Amino acid sequence: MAEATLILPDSLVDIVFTKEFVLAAVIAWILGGVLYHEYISPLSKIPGPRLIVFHEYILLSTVFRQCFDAYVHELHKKYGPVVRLGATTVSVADPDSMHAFYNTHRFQKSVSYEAFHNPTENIFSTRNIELHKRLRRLIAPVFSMSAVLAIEPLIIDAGTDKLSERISVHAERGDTFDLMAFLYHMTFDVIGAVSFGQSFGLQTGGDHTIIKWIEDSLAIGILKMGLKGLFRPLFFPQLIRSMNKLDEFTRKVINARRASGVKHNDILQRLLDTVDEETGHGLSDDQLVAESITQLIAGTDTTAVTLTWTMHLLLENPACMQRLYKELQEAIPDPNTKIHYVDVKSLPYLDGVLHESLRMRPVSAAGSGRTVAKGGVYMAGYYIPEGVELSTSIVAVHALESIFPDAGLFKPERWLGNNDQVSEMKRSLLTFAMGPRGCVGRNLAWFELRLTLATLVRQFAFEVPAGAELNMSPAQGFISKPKDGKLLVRAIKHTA
Ligand code: HEM
Repeated sequence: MAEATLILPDSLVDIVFTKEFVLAAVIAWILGGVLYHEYISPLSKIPGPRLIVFHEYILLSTVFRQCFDAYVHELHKKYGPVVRLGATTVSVADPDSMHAFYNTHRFQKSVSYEAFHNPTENIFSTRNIELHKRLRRLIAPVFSMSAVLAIEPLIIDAGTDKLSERISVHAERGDTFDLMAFLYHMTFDVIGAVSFGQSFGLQTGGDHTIIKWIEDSLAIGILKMGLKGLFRPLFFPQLIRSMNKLDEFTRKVINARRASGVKHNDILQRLLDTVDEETGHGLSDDQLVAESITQLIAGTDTTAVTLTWTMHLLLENPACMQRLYKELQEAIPDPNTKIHYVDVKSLPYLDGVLHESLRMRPVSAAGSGRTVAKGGVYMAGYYIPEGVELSTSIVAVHALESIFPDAGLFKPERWLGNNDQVSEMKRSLLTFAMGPRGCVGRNLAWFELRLTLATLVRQFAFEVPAGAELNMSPAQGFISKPKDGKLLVRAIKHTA
């Protein structure tokens, strides 16, 4: 008996530490996982690629190949409106279902948003529902249409005026320039003027370091998302330096404004002065820094790239460009007039062009991830349990023939008129997301989009010079941009 008890543990240890046993255990563990996720998990009934646990690596590779959104769109074409993307991730491309989970505060943003705390939680990155409600109460009024109208002189002076002057110089010389870069500089200068107290002067030859700081800060966010807990600042000293510089710069701007005692009419001032009626508190210094940086990140390349896509779509569709030009010519007879928002706020074709561009080239194509709340949710007839990560394929929704007939064609006229079809299309346009976490800056964005597009098309004729054609297919990074990152054009000033 005593002999047996001595031998048994020794034998077990011998068995457990054999290569064969370890290998068998690993295989059993992998097989168990595979079988569970294929046949037992509550998500196993949702259509999608087989061997779903391995599919996550294919998805990751599409992120690196910058074609995540196009790939997910293909999956929706194959499997329908609800597709399983991974062991616990699901993509939805059904407008009714999406309204159900976006138009509520119940579903938290996904954990990956925490990568964008800069430096602290902000309206964009926070997953804390109560904090978000408070921040939204404080920040939404700053972007109301009347508030945006009140800062129109800053937007025109720092933005469209300088853009127009800059393009005029190139039009006179007849040389080729990168319109996308010009639009980037304009949107940075506008956020500089309205949220940082003064234009960054990028359109007039100023220091472009701010763009680098933003790119590096975004890169940190993306690395944190990819590497999760493995991210170590130590390994990315240059990126961290940029983030610290941006923080330091923003803090200086805020302190200088406070110290000056002078009240300005801009977004920064409104953020400094805002007080929450429910709590009696405003924004702390750290929150002010984080919100100002968030505006730079959320409000510059989104707007610049949307304008770039719009111009590219118009250049590819000259009849649409001509029709827009005619509408603008009638509304603004003198091409040298400084264009104001009131001149362009209700031009149907201008709006049609912008809606169509936002539909065909949504910069925010990857879709806003949310975590399913307690109790789960039904999406297009499928039950999705608590804890699952849901995202939306904006590209797939915007290509639904049932809502957007001839979806592959650029047809601004589809948005004209006030009928049920147009209302349904507007309800399904997701480029600014929707609900309590939808874009808080959309009024400012629409303001810039209308004013800038009208200025460009009323004042100049554009062409892509022979030999300057670029790869303009969408490449998905933080946002969806043209692959070559440029739009090379020549401009001629309109005289009538
Ligand atoms: C064409 C231009 C723009 C597009 C397409 C756009 C799109 C979006 C989208 C899709 C979201 C939701 C993101 C998510 O759930 O992951 C969002 C949120 C946000 N956007 Fe925009 N945006 C634009 C311009 C702006 C501008 C000009 C600003 C401000 C200066 C801004 C500030 C924000 C902020 C602060 C949020 C977070 C809102 C919240 O969670 O409450 N955006 N935007």
